[in-house]
Amino acid sequence: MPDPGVPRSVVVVGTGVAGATAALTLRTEGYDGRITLIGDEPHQPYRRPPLSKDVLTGGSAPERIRLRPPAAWRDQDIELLTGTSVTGFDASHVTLADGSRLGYDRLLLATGGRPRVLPHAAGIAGVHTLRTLDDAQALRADLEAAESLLVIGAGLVGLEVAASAHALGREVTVLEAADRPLERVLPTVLADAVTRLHGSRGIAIHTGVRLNALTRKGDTLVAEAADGGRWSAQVVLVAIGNEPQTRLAEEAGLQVSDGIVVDASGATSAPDVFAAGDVARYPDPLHGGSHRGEHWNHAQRHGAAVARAMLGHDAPYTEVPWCWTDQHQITLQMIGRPPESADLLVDGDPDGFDFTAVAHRDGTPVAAFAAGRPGDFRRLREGIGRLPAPS
Ligand SMILES: Cc1cc2nc3c(=O)[nH]c(=O)nc-3n(C[C@H](O)[C@H](O)[C@H](O)COP(=O)(O)OP(=O)(O)OC[C@H]3O[C@@H](n4cnc5c(N)ncnc54)[C@H](O)[C@@H]3O)c2cc1C
Repeated sequence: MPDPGVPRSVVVVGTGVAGATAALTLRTEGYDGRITLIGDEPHQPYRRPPLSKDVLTGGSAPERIRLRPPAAWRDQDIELLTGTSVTGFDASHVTLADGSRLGYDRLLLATGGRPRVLPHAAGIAGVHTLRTLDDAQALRADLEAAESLLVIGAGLVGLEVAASAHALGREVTVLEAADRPLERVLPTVLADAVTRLHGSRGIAIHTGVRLNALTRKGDTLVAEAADGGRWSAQVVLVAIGNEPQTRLAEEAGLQVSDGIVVDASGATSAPDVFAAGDVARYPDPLHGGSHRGEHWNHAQRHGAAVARAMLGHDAPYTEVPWCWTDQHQITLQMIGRPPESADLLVDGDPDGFDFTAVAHRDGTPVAAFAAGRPGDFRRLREGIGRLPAPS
């Protein structure tokens, strides 16, 4: 008699790191039922972080960024359906784009995010966003034929692409609507150091820019700001953040609020339906409230934790997300989110990218940053990750 608590069939939607890690974790946890891993991209599961770095600069061939060799999915008896869109689901089945239906006992939505677009820039040749391998290859092809790049948005992806295009010898300009780059990610003193790093390579980052038009004039794309500022380039990258892919969840009536709302086990508001990775809004173990992570390490670990919960393990997700960024041969690591008014203790030289910095709230460390000191960062990470959950 099968254990009613153990599923016989798990469907995972999304072949990103959250979905793929969840599928693999089900097997390492001993689950021997059916696993179907479904993704709409035509590729085997791959790593996204190199897309703005090595893939653009040409150092990483697409095969080299695969998450696992193709045989791994067969060896683990995971049915991998690539190039396949899930168009909907009910309490027991998902529907695929060709109209076929697939039954499930447990469903994981790991549908990630997609880049926000500038409404007035949609469909203009030479204007790119970057999320997928196909996006990266299209951007690289345009950059090969161009001399200049305009990046709209000075977040992590925008600045990484700026650095990569500079490494390719392109002239790069960055426009940012906020008062400083990486506003949601870094305290001012560190964001200023990043601005100077780009400036030292000849990349100007213009802040406080409110764009109101982006047009193509012959070979040139022209961006115009509300105050009359004008910038032109042959290629434009729009990197103004992501929105979670929640359509499936919304249509099925799940609770959604800038992400699919889940509990500490990744369970959604619908029975037997879970969500993980960039698409999930989960209880924040460090700051309280809820949070939607958009980082590699979080998506991977969340996928693994939710897979264990799907098998009935009592395994709440309590990790504090951390991430890194590579720009101009410098790796900057960060954990936690800097509060609005943080006391920041800096040890070392931010401009030399040899430092650690710890942000405190009421005397308690809540975020840490480091460059050139991976060992120190590891220790800081462990300290911040061990904080008790807020009451
Ligand atoms: C260019 C770039 C660089 C990055 N660099 C870093 C970095 O340096 N450090 C870092 O920490 N993080 C980085 N990140 C972030 C990190 O890669 C993401 O947080 C992580 O990949 C999210 O994984 P995920 O599995 O949750 O979602 P995703 O990777 O978005 O995967 C979701 C998948 O689901 C598919 N899907 C959606 N809807 C459907 C459907 N209906 N049917 C079938 N399939 C569907 C999507 O097409 C996609 O393939 C980077 C991201 C990008 C885009």
